[in-house]
Amino acid sequence: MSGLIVRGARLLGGETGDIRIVDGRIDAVGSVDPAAGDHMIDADGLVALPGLVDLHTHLREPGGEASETVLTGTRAAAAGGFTAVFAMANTSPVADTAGVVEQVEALGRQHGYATVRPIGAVTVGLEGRQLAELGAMAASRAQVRVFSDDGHCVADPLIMRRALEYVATIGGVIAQHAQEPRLTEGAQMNEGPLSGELGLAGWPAVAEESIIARDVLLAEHTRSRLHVCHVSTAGSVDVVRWAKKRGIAVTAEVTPHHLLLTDETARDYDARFKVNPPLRRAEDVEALRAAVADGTIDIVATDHAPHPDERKECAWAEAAFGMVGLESALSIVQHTLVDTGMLDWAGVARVLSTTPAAIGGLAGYDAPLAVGAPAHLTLVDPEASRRWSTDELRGRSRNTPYTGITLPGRVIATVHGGVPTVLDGALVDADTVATTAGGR
Ligand SMILES: NC(=O)N[C@@H](CC(=O)O)C(=O)O
Repeated sequence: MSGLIVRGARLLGGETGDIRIVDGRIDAVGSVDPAAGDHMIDADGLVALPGLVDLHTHLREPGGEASETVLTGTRAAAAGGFTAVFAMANTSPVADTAGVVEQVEALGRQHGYATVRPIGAVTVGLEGRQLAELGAMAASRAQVRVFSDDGHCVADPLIMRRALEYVATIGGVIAQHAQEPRLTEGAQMNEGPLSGELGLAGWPAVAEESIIARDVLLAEHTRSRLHVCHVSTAGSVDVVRWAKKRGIAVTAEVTPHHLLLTDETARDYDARFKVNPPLRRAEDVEALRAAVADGTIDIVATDHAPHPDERKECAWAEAAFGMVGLESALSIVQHTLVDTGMLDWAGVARVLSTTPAAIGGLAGYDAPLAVGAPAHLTLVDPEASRRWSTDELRGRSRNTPYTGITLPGRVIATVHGGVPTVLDGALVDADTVATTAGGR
């Protein structure tokens, strides 16, 4: 069986070595003698990471195909170095039944660019009133373990309690979109001096922090697992830190955009910077970066939220919330955390691969780049840099906030279960990927 040899990569321990992949698994690491028929990837100067895993992706299919499909979204994921994504439930129909989550999982398997693990809705229709069929979704072929009403908060404390109690019985986790609905009615941007100046309704930090404070206590009370989506404020970091010290089973994520951008970007009313939760103050950005570095925040998750041009090229108050993030996530993490000395590449593997996989219950990522492990691999050139533009985006939508910014790093190769999805910095064509992956 011919293999694929990655030659001379920088491995997670800092040493340089080869990686040989045979039949979808890592066969050897270190100094490898090529066998007849082996394909070679010259990885000189490249960092080898385990395939990235995104715990918070909006693929939009079914129902939102004008923004993204499973195919276009997983192509964007592969381009960004991802080999697995967790697809949020705010589709149409909502992913609140076994049928819908199995449909989404099957599409991911059919296309082969990345493993698609659907996230199940917590409540029917994301309406926050009645628990969805959590057990049926967990027992389905989609093996759902993460449940979220993302885009909406599970605001009713009794519903949240019941959801936490239920997922504790199936080894699952509730991923909360922490947004107190009454405190954020009509909210458009971070509440502060600037929202007053711009005349845009504010989204106060306390609307996030008060929900997180309630939910960590509910998680303790029910002895269940809580994951906090897109933490955006210094106060939320303090609450999560307190809960972890108390031994509560809580994990938390931050998005790349909240590690870089502030509410100052709203000054020109450019709706590319409109996102939920909103971009906050410089002090919040600083607290979030420090929280990733000290482990209070466990992972980076993209909250990839594609929207067609017409939903963004309009007045701020009419525009949709959200920005794409799969293709730029690794560069933003390098720019804000690695190049600032706050995180090394082993830390990048932790926050963008092994830990999101562990939180989501996704097997195959707990022994990164080890012999015998499934061959999910990403090769990145940390020395490359590029002026970010929509021209290079492979997803269906172009609502990136980074146009014109020079970002470091470039994904040179992505390998999903031994199947190259990116080679020489370019996506491998869809037919080749689907055929090679064979609907595994
Ligand atoms: N994060 C966003 O700004 N948008 C998300 C949902 C949401 O959280 O509002 C989307 O699905 O578009």
